[in-house]
Amino acid sequence: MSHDFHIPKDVLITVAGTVGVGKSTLTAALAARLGFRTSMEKVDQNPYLEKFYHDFERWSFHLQIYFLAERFKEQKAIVEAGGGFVQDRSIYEDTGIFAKMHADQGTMSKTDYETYSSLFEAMVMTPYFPHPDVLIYLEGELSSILNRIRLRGREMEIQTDVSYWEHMYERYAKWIEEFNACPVLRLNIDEYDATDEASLDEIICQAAEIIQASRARRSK
Ligand SMILES: Nc1ncnc2c1ncn2[C@@H]1O[C@H](COP(=O)(O)OP(=O)(O)O)[C@@H](O)[C@H]1O
Ligand SMILES: Nc1ncnc2c1ncn2[C@H]1C[C@H](O)[C@@H](COP(=O)(O)O)O1
Repeated sequence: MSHDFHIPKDVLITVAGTVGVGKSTLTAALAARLGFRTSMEKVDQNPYLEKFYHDFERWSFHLQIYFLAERFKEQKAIVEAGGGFVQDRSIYEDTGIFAKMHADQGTMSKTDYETYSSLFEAMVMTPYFPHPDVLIYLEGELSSILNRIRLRGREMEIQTDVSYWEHMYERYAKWIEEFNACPVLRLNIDEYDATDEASLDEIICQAAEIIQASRARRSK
């Protein structure tokens, strides 16, 4: 057990939510508090992301394949290490939010989407791919999230039309209602402070309860 928190040392906690909501910040804070490792989304080294924001149609497929490969490698490393990780964004969001959104709005072709989806199914939707023990879903007011995107200052995101973020925000709200691949803890971004230990401990206690209940169910 990780001391004090009753969280087994082998768990995988994944932090999910729309762009700018606070995933990376909470991932780092929770991992530090738990003594876990992080699996972070690496934006600066991504060779397609900036190109993608300038031309969705041209780069959607390349970007999705890149993200799929990166997340799969991370997932493999987590399994090989025996867990004990907090992960910044789930692989389910790549397909359930991003790829689907671009396919639906016509910025990823039907054929590319089918190719991507069949690769995703073959890689991810198998018994060999462990689901997270808990997915912490971050949600909040769109205006606060847009503000955070602006404050963070990634030019490619700031230059992107606000309608893109509005659309993504709506998709996330529907997606989480139907999500059932693993247990979920929903957190409102106005109701915690990632810089405050007591606030983090409260989140960890809630996650611990969910993990214990789901492991107890599985062991029956
Ligand atoms: N709890 C918080 N309160 C205030 N600002 C925050 C909080 N969490 C994150 N931020 C800020 O919001 C921006 C986006 O956060 P980030 O963690 O990078 O989001 P994501 O990983 O979901 O895209 C960053 O500038 C970050 O410093
Ligand atoms: N699967 C994805 N498709 C398109 N864009 C994606 C995908 N995953 C992440 N992104 C983008 C969104 C942001 O610009 C950066 C990082 O995401 P963040 O939510 O800020 O961690 O990558």
